[in-house]
Amino acid sequence: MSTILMSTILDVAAVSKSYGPLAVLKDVSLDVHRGEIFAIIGPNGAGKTTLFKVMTGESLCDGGRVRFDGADVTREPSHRRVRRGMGRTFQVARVFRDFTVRDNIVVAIEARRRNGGERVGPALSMAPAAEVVGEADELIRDIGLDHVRHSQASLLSHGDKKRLEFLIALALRPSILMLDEPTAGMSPSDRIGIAKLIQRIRDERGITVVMTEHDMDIVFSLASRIMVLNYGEVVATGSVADIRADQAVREVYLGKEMYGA
Ligand SMILES: Nc1ncnc2c1ncn2[C@@H]1O[C@H](COP(=O)(O)OP(=O)(O)OP(=O)(O)O)[C@@H](O)[C@H]1O
Repeated sequence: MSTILMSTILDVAAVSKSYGPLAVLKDVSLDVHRGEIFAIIGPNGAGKTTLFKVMTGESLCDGGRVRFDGADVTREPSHRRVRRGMGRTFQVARVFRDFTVRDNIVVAIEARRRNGGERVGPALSMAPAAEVVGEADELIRDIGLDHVRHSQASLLSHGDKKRLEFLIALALRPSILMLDEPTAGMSPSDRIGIAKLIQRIRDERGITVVMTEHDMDIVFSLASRIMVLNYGEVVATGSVADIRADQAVREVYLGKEMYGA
């Protein structure tokens, strides 16, 4: 019997996962509300990336269940979840390196339209439809990549590559965006730029965001709610204020730089 509330878009129930003898996720449950920015934090090795992969379908869990947008997707591979509206970026940006920014977006839009059953022309190597190019250029402008529209992806700065990856994900028109350490390896100014972009994506497009992140300034400034993992277990879930005040969370981060101490 489902107890999912109207507002829940992603629901993880009692998930467990082991690598050999190592139990990496133990009875992990969470529910993500539509339109929120939900952050998953925890020390190195806590299981954040593993949980992330279980949610996106890159890994399957040993026990428990994952529901997305009302459907049980526990055993579904990631490409099926993408079709259901689960967009994602990767810690290491995945783009077509030899393509221009615009061509990367065109390919993504065409893929979405093909998956949606639309007729979009015979092949990617043929000239794309004007409306596809128009949509690509609008997205590029909106995300602030106009200055590199015709640049080859491999030549972009790290921050712009990340923006391009966001664009590719957005071209698929997701209802949720899964971001695993979106600011990893970035300069402080690029981090702020990406944080602003995430905020805009949520505010202006209404896209739900789930993210793992080590930068606590970013987490505390963006998250609607935060879940703390430690040794594969949920320590606490709550608002920024709840998490900052939580004694068990403080103990997890004792001696570490969660509070900028
Ligand atoms: N494919 C794998 N095979 C074996 N062990 C793994 C595998 N992937 C992860 N682990 C182990 O599972 C544990 C959790 O790893 P995970 O990457 O999920 O943690 P994390 O919280 O994302 O860490 P970090 O913050 O360092 O990225 C770690 O002990 C890790 O060594």
